[in-house]
Amino acid sequence: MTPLERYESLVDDFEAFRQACERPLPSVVRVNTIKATVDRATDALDAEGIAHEPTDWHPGVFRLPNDSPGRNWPHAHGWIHGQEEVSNLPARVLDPQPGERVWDTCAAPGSKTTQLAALMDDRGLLVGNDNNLGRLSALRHNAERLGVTNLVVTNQDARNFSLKPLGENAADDRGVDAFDRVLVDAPCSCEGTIRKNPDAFDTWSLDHVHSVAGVQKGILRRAIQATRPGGTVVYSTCTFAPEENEAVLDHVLDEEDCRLVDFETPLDGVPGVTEWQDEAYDPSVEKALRIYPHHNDTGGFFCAKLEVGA
Ligand SMILES: C[S@@+](CC[C@H](N)C(=O)[O-])C[C@H]1O[C@@H](n2cnc3c(N)ncnc32)[C@H](O)[C@@H]1O
Repeated sequence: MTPLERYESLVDDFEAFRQACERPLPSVVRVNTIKATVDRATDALDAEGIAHEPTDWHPGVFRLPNDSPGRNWPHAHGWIHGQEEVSNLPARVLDPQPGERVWDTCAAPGSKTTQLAALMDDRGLLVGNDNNLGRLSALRHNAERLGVTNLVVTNQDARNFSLKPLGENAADDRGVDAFDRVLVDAPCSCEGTIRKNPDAFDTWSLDHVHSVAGVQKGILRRAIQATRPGGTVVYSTCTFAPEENEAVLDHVLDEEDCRLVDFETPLDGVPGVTEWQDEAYDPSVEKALRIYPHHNDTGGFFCAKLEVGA
């Protein structure tokens, strides 16, 4: 059985799903509103002769049918950034506001961090953390090109995240003065990236799924602990495995003071699954969103929104 066949009983239209997984992924960019307007970015693409098609859900996110996102002047200027369509979703669901304190737990190479900065109008405090120092250099490079100035970069294991030096008035004993909003775009088995990386399943194993699920639980628990009462945490992965999605949510609902909440989405998808193999999950995991590649001609994705207890 291939990893995809594991999901035959989960997916709404398995044949459409399988065929979509075999097609290459469309090339997509988002306009960086810190440096450009949609009109300025599209004028610049026109001037370069780069065809672009708006997505039907957001004027600042469009497809480049004939080009890759990275090799053109609008990109070099930081007016656009290559970012998969579904990858635009979690920052929008988190909905950070200018002036807030926001933590991106797993930030590198920074597509969502820089999108969070743009949604915050480059104001407030944005902490972009990743445990991989090498990947953080890509984050810094992207932040610089895109003109982000409200970003502090940290290099920690998010499961034990601490801001001790700032912690005199800290809300918890590890020095974190609570964040308003936290994004957990978690490390995962990346099954949903199969259209971009046809080799994505070469290293797939159930052991890896289970071990990365342990890391995801630890990161999401720390994210919830570091968020102020009433604050928001968004959990996302680019994988289909319920062990890394609904099972992680089920675990934190048991262990931490939080609840899943509904959210609006401009992209089609289906609710989270409440049962998988011999496991039954908290019924509220239905509030999460599963996006399969055939739903919107994108990669696969999972997204959930949590409110931290008051
Ligand atoms: C899905 S990628 C993040 C992509 C990023 N959010 C973006 O949009 O560009 C997951 C990231 O988690 C990082 N990571 C893995 N384990 C971690 C941990 N324990 N603490 C913090 N970051 C971790 C990896 O280095 C990787 O960069």
